[in-house]
Amino acid sequence: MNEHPDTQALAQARAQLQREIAERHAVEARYQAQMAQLRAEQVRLRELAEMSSEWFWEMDEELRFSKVYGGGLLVSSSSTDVESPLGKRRWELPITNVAPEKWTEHRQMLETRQPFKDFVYQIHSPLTGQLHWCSISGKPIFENGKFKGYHGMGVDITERKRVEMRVEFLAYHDALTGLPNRALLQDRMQQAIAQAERAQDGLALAFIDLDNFKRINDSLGHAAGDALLREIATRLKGCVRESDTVSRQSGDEFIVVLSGVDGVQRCIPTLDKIMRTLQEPMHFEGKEISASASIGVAFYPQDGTTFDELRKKADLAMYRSKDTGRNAYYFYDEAMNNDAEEHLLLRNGLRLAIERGELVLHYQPQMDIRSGRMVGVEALLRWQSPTFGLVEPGRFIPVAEDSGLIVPIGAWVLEQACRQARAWQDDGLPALTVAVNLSAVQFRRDDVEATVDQALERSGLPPHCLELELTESILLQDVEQVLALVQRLRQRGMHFSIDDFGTGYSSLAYLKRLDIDKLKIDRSFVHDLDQTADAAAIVEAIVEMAHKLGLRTIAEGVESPELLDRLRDIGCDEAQGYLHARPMPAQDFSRYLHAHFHNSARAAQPA
Ligand SMILES: Nc1nc2c(ncn2[C@@H]2O[C@@H]3COP(=O)(O)O[C@H]4[C@@H](O)[C@H](n5cnc6c(=O)[nH]c(N)nc65)O[C@@H]4COP(=O)(O)O[C@H]3[C@H]2O)c(=O)[nH]1
Repeated sequence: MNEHPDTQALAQARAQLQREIAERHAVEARYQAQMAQLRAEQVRLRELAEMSSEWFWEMDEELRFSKVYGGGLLVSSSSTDVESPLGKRRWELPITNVAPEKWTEHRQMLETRQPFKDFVYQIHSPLTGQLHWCSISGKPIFENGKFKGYHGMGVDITERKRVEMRVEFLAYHDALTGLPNRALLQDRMQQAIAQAERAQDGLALAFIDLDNFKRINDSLGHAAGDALLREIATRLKGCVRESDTVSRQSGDEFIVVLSGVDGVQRCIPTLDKIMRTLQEPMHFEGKEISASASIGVAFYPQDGTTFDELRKKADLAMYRSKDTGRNAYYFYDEAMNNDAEEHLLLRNGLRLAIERGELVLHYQPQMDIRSGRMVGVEALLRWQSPTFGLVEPGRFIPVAEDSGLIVPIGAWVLEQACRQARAWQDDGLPALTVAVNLSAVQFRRDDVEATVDQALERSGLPPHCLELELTESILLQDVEQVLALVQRLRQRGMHFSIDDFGTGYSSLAYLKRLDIDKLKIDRSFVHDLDQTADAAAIVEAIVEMAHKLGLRTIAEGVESPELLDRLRDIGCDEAQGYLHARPMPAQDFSRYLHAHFHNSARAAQPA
């Protein structure tokens, strides 16, 4: 039986409908699966973002935050949190440290729908309770050409900023004390000078150099040295006003700039306070350390109008303080500049003096007071300069010491004196002790022992014919090292004396341990011997003390028979001075020697 054609069409239509429904179901299922996959990916991304220190954000058309996720501890993305950014515009957040012009520029970019990069600000995080540095970048969203808002990311750059700020700080500050360094001081000084110029006011620049820093560092170690420098920095800051600058230049040098100071009188109270404060003892690991400083001061505008000029002049004044016994402040004056220029000329001339044969030794006899016989001779250096004429050692030895030239010069003196003494012996004259001055700087910088050995070896002079004259300042350096060296040379037969005794750093304790033979009484005491009771008392005391320690004494600068008589009465052993002879060149001294020993021999012969 054939079906009615309508029934057939109906069945076909149903089958078609069922296929379409099945297809729709399949599409729907695929769509659902894709959606589920997308949602899972979104969750995974969000979870990853949550762990990162970066965060992602979105803003709507009105520039209000619509989504924020990620950012670790920095941003709250909960819409219930009052401090959450959601619903707010960026400028409604607790943001700081953005210059007004930067804000204006940023808002203009947003309003003109432009992308932006690295907008940096500081924000208070409700989650950490701290201020964080952030950097954000963003892009506008357009759908079918219609603006839909912004999206972008942010990153916490607090650590990077901290490092950057530290690097910047160190570029302008001294790491040890935290004080402004030379670069920042220069900058501040320029500002201070400009301000002083506008206000028709003055400035003082004080150059401060610690007197005994090296000694403290060497004896107590670097940790003590560092602690001392930090303490000095704190004390200096405590002595000046907020508006003044305290800076550390290098090592143990500090510069203080005092503003509103128009001359000497106005800065004396501050300088006095600095000196007092620095001298107060400080403690380090149970040990007491005391410091003192030499200070030089120069004024703007009287002494200079630039930082370099003022610094140079304050430095010169500081050196004057060092030269005159330290622990004092000096104000710059023009004479110091002339001295400095002379210093430079002398130094340049001295460099060539040895090789050009311009150095000469003069000799002066040393007499035994009781017998009247010559017992020694002192070698005294002179510089026959083509520019300056005959230069006295008092003028050029300090320059040679400062520049280190004293090392080769001192070695030359030693060898020359030893050779000359040996030549006199070879000439048949009685063996005399030749006394040679040794500078403290030679002890510090040179291998004195090798230099002395070499001079004796090359000249063939027996060691017991050489006397080395040390000054008391030699005891200002590493005392133990000096004591040991003196002892070693003594064991080889050399003699030692202390020059200018009574004028320097006398420590009886060290003197007892220092293996010497003789004290040379400074000529200032000898000169005043018959004029002031004080000088007489000093000379008597020195002679008495020396004899108790088993040392001989020699008086310098004996110019008259009366002085010689006084010295004989006091018990002084030897004399040196114009009374017997002035220092003279080797040739003249040879004649003098021959005459002296000839006369002595004749006097000793029976009549
Ligand atoms: N008013 C007066 N002065 C007298 C008299 N008798 C001697 N003099 C001077 O007194 C100084 C004695 O030398 P000094 O105390 O070692 O003092 C020396 C010594 O410290 C230093 N000096 C000299 N030569 C050398 C050297 O080769 N090396 C080192 N490092 N220093 C030296 O220079 C200082 C000065 O030496 P000079 O100018 O030669 O001065 C010498 C001498 O000329 C006198 O009766 N009256």
